[in-house]
Formats: sequence, C-alpha cells, structure tokens
Amino acid sequence: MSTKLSLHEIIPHKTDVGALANRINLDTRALHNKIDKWVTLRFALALRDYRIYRQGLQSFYHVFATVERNLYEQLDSDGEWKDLLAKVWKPEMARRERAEQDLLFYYDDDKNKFLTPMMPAQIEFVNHINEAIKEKPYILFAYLHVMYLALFAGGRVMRSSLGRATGLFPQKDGLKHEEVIKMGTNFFHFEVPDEETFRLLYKRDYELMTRNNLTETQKQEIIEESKYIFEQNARCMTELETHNMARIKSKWAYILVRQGYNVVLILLALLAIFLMRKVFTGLF
Ligand code: HEM
Repeated sequence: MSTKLSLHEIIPHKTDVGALANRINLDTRALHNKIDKWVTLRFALALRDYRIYRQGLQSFYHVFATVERNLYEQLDSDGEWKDLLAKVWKPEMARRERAEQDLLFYYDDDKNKFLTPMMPAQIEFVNHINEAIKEKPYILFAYLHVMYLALFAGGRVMRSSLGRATGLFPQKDGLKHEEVIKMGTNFFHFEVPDEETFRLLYKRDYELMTRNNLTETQKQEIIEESKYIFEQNARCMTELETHNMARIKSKWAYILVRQGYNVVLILLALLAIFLMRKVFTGLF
C-alpha cells in the first residue's frame, strides 16, 4: 500500500520495542492469531446470510458506540486526559454512526432491534468499558489502538470479501446491487483522501502522545486491557454462535416432533383402514 509519508515520518518503527502500540501487538499476538482464525472461518458463513452478519456487526457496534461516548465525554470535559486524547483522535476514525447506518439498513430502519445490547457478553463488555474508563480514562488508549487499528488490517480483508459477497445483501426495491452494497458497508469505509496515510498519521500521533505522557504502570494497565478486549470480543462471538446453534437445534427438534406427530397420525389412519377392512371382510 502506497503512502504520502517519507520513511523517517513513519513512527514508530516496527522494531521499536518500547512503543506502546508494538508492545500491545506483541503481548496480544497469540490472542490475535486465535480470533483471526476464528473470525475468518465464521465470516465466510456470515457472508452467505445477512442475518448472521448483522449480529456480528451489532456486537462490534456496541463496543465502538460505548468507546466513542466515553471518549467524547473526555474530550468535552476539563479532565487531565482531554488534551492527549484530542491529539490522537481523528473524527474520521469514528465508527458508531457508520455502523448505525449499516445496521439500520440490515434491520429495515428499526433502531429498536440493535440500539441496546441484549446478549449477556455484550452487556458485560459495555458495562466494563464504562466502568474502566470512568475510573481510569487513559484506558481509552487500549481501545484507540486495538479496536480502531483492527479496521485497517483485518477490516480491509473483510471489506473486500463483503464487496464480493453477492448473496449477503437483502433485496431493496428500486436499488441497483452497487447501491445496496454501498448502503450496507459504511462501517468499513473512511472518508479520507488516503487511507494508508491516515492510518500512519494516527499511529504516529498515538506513539508521540503515549511515549512520554504515560507511566510504565499505566502502559502495563493498557496492555492488560488490550488482552481483555481480544478475549471479550471472542466471548461475544462465541456467544452468538452458541445462541444460533441453540436456535437451529430447537427448530430441528420442533420439526422432528411435528414429523413424529404426523407419522403417528398416518400409522393410526392405516391401522384404522386395516381394522375396518377386516370388519368388512368378516361381515360379507
Ligand atoms: C476482533 C477481531 C480483531 C481485532 C481486535 C484485531 C486487531 C488488530 C490489531 C490491533 C492489529 C495491529 C495493527 C497495527 O499495529 O497497525 C491487527 C493487525 C492485523 N490483523 Fe487484526 N484484529 C482482529 C481480527 C482480524 C482478522 C479476522 C483478520 C484476518 C482477516 C486480521 C488480520 C490482521 C492482519 C493481517 C494484521 C496486520 C499484521 C501486521 O501488520 O503485522 N485481524 N489486528
């Protein structure tokens, strides 16, 4: 991917072991590999059925919406973290509204279907974010790296699969397929002239603001929170899978019970015919 930045402007260097972002990546590598494999496998399935895709998107939506609500609270306050956060954050990064646009599309404009989390792991995640940031606003730096940079790596892969997933998008009256795709993929798009430069500038500001303005203890807490983010995202995903499996199983159980009931009725009818024939042949 090309960029308008020269080499010395790219900060931090990949080999800079002191950079907070690199430390987070290193300490979450195993968790990332696990979730990467897991999501890649399931994503293929989700692309065949928009009802599965929208469940996954909804789960991420709650995380982004909660993070952004807390972030803007800090930015609008006179708190001690306001300036640092403002120097890292870029409004084009915000995902809440974009995810909401997509969800409105997949849920036929019915906000009530997704606005508040209903699944236990999602509720737990949202509550945790609110409490953690309220107590220690610098915990936001874990989310500003893990959740937002995910969109430029795995997110790009997912975006290109989405564009090719012809079976995913629901039919919308009077709209061409390309228009429908655009309406359902806002989440993965950034309104910036050059995405790669934007990403590198974000990473640079993150490093410049976190290198000397956080204590080692605070950095360690951010790294621990980053691990939690991966783990809790994974719990939200497996929770959805378990939920869907349970629904499929109960649907099949219902079908089997109904089929069994029909079989019994047919057997009873056959028995009745057989007995009636016996009675008739005995009579005549
Ligand atoms: C909840 C899910 C995920 C999260 C939170 C996440 C998070 C991250 C983060 C924080 C980075 C480091 C970015 C940077 O430092 O610039 C990253 C890199 C990356 N991720 Fe993910 N990711 C997730 C899922 C995935 C999936 C499903 C894939 C595969 C399709 C994937 C592929 C990648 C790749 C290829 C990189 C670049 C690695 C590199 O530059 O060395 N990720 N991800």
